[in-house]
Amino acid sequence: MTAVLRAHGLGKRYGRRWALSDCTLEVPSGRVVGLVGPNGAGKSTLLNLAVGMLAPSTGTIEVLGGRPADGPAQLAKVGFVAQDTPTYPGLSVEEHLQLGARLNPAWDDAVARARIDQLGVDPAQRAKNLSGGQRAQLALTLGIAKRPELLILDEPVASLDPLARREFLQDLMEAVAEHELSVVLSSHLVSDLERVCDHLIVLVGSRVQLAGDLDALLATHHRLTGPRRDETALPADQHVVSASHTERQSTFLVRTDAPIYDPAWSVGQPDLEDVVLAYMGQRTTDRERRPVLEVLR
Ligand SMILES: Nc1ncnc2c1ncn2[C@@H]1O[C@H](COP(=O)(O)OP(=O)(O)OP(=O)(O)O)[C@@H](O)[C@H]1O
Repeated sequence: MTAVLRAHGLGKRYGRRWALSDCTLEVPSGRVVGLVGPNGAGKSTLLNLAVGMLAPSTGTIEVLGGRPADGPAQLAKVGFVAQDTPTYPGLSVEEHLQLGARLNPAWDDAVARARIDQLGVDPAQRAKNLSGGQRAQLALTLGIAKRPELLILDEPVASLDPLARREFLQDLMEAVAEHELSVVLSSHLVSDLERVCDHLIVLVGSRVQLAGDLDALLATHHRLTGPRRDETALPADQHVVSASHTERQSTFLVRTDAPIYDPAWSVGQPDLEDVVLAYMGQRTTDRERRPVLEVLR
């Protein structure tokens, strides 16, 4: 797999507290990759390490074959829209574009101006007077017009209403199609990720619990419902992700590449949110013992 991002044993510590520890993962190139996980999983820390805003305390991270923020060429290859979609409050939209042109060697002014025009934002307006959605769109515009090879977005739609979110993601998809970008996008909104991503990474407590292409993830996870039984009675090739029982009935979410023939089961197709929540809900004390699941087809 060609990777745009490779981390090995990566950790970031603040005093005695680890924000990210022993994180090992690969993010495939040419994809829109969704990064999802519970609060405090280390997603923002990982993304900030990837763009060189933070330096690792332990381990290594490689982005597009280089060290994050290691010189102008590396900086030019990676675009970043941080969690709070940062803009300069006192600067106008026009001044943001001029700054973008000055700071980025591959700046595409035509793309930037066309986007601002299309959004109907007045270039003379100061960023502090834009709505949250407009500010997010301005930050995305700066990220796209930089013409990076990899665009990293940390929860860019968190503060947007559903319509603004949809427009933002639509615009992102258009940029991906036009500019052959690789994208890493973190979000808590699995339905949004499902709409725009083709690969998903579930990070829980710094560990990759699940990684794979969306269609493969969906094709290999099944919900089994039937008479109560213990999970040890399931075939070895059925990895139990979650289990719940009533007095008479058991429900399992399992991952398997093999067909399920047992006539006692009623087999259902979980949606992506069910799958993600099941992995996020796994007890962290189990973490060390479970294998990382990599689903690639
Ligand atoms: N500057 C900091 N100083 C101390 N601890 C920090 C700092 N930044 C993050 N942390 C801690 O590191 C852990 C991971 O934080 P991080 O922001 O990376 O998680 P996240 O997965 O992005 O969470 P969320 O989904 O809530 O945004 C958290 O426990 C957080 O409290």
